[in-house]
Amino acid sequence: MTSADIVSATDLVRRYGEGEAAVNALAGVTVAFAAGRYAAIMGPSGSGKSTLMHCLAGLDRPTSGSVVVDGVELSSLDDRRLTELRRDKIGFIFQSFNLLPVLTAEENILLPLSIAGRKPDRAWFDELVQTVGLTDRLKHRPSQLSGGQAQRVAVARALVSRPAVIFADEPTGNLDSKASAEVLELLRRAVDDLGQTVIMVSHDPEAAAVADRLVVLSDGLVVEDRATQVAVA
Ligand SMILES: Nc1ncnc2c1ncn2[C@@H]1O[C@H](COP(=O)(O)OP(=O)(O)OP(=O)(O)O)[C@@H](O)[C@H]1O
Repeated sequence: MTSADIVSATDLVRRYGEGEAAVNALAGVTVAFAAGRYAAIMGPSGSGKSTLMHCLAGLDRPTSGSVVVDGVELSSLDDRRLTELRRDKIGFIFQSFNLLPVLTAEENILLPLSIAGRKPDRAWFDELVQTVGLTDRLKHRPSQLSGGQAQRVAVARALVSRPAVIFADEPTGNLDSKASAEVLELLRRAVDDLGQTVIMVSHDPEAAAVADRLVVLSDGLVVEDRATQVAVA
């Protein structure tokens, strides 16, 4: 790990089950992610991608090994502090959008701040809404939005608190190719223009192609880790 790394894992093991039936979803993963970069994690089904992301994001605790997020060792935190760390330092984007149906797009975007009792920075909110192209959809509820629009709300929600890192779990998994391209472009801009760090799990080679780096898992181990060729627009 170098000082520019925002997330790192060392010798990460996550075992499920006991005895003969035990599965090492992660079998000893050491990997670090630089701030201000876009990394994609790929690999076959069952290779440990979701488990790795959940351990890195403090949603799951590893059996052994350590995770450091923005200088904080996660195993040193009790559940309450871990929740606070997720709230303060991490943005999440899920395949299924995870918007609250009773809230408008604007309320969904501002929810992480409301929960943290923080006031929105209005200029930043306006810039985000413009960046994600939702200016005329702010009063709509999720059921009134297309999948692509809903995921753009989720991207804005992940960015609104300017987290140290954004984890995206199959963010294009429920989108058609046009909406997928828009969401990937937004994540790319979040890194290039807004200085964010994105770590994304994806099955989609086109999604991985927009990242700076590709980490490939197989059987709970990193089997490939390389810079990707980012197309120059
Ligand atoms: N809660 C659990 N209990 C038991 N085994 C689990 C559990 N969660 C995951 N596993 C096992 O751990 C391994 C890794 O699962 P994981 O979901 O991390 O893979 P993945 O690469 O994200 O797969 P996919 O691409 O299908 O989502 C698999 O063998 C899976 O069956």
